[in-house]
Amino acid sequence: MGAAAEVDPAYFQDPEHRPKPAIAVVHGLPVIDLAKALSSPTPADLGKTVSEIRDACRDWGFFQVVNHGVDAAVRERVEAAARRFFALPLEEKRKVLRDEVNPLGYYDVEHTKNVRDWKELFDYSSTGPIEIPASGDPLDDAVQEMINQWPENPPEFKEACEEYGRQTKKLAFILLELISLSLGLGADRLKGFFEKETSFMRLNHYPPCPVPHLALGVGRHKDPGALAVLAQDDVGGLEVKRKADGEWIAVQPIPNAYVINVGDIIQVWSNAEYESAEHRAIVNPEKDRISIPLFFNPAHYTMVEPLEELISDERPSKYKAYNWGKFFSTRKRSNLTKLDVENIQIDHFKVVEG
Ligand SMILES: O=C(O)CCC(=O)C(=O)O
Ligand SMILES: [Fe+2]
Repeated sequence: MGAAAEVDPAYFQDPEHRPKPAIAVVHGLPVIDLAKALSSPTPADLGKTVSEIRDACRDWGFFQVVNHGVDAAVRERVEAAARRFFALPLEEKRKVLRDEVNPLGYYDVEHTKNVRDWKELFDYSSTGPIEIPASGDPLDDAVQEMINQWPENPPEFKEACEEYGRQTKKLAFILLELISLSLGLGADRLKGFFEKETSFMRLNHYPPCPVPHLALGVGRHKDPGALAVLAQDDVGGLEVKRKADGEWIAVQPIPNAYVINVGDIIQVWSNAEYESAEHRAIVNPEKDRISIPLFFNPAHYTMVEPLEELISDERPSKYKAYNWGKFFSTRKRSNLTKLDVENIQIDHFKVVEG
């Protein structure tokens, strides 16, 4: 009997979305060195980094950064703490289970596009409670707080997670400045949207999978927020859909690098100058894999729409304004239940031309 017979078919992707057995590894995804930009750069040096960011955002929506200022020891510490946490018995982890009331904590039945992901995760905020709308209903003004649920074990877990979150957040703000500059805007143009951010951190654990040809760690998706800043371990598995030809390209693990991707919000702010790329994570038959994204998101009351500086007669606005918090709350809720329909996407706010 094959391995597939023992696995819940809820994990099986439709045939067209299953990973191919051999995926060409292509060195093409840009790797950007931030060393100069981070140390009082000359205008020429800054200009060079900004133009690398512009090309990467335009051509891929995805890139890696090195010499980014995040302490390697802090990253090692959170990875080790994550491994220890995920190694606990399920009933221990379920003590901090995320649910509709408390959307932060442990979760092991996430679905992406209605197919179950081969993973478990832990979501947290590194900056205290996160305010979001209580419902996706546009007429409901009530707000709700997402509150951390910390496990008792391992004892160093909370501290390690918080410190790591603080450092990656700093990097996210630097990237936001560079992206603003790359769009021809002032460095601080986007900062104001993040005064009461809804950013959160996720520890992803992908256990070894007996059916890596049928299941995915995370199904194909685009990140709905502004930016993602992701650490992946040396196993690899993250794939990005190349814009040029729609091929899935492996994102090569580089020790201590971060994978950065533009989310839907930057796509809309930039009036589609930049596009958020579809990505997914494949799983490994033998190895565990850990990845740790920071989802960098603006305040819940942000009305997301193309920036006026980027709208012109030649390039009219491509999106209608939408409320980020309502979008986020609707998505969060639909992730907790298997729906018969695809969840909400920014395409719903696209201006229909002609
Ligand atoms: O694990 C990865 O490499 C990707 C994770 C991801 O895309 C996500 O959690 O949104
Ligand atoms: Fe993602």
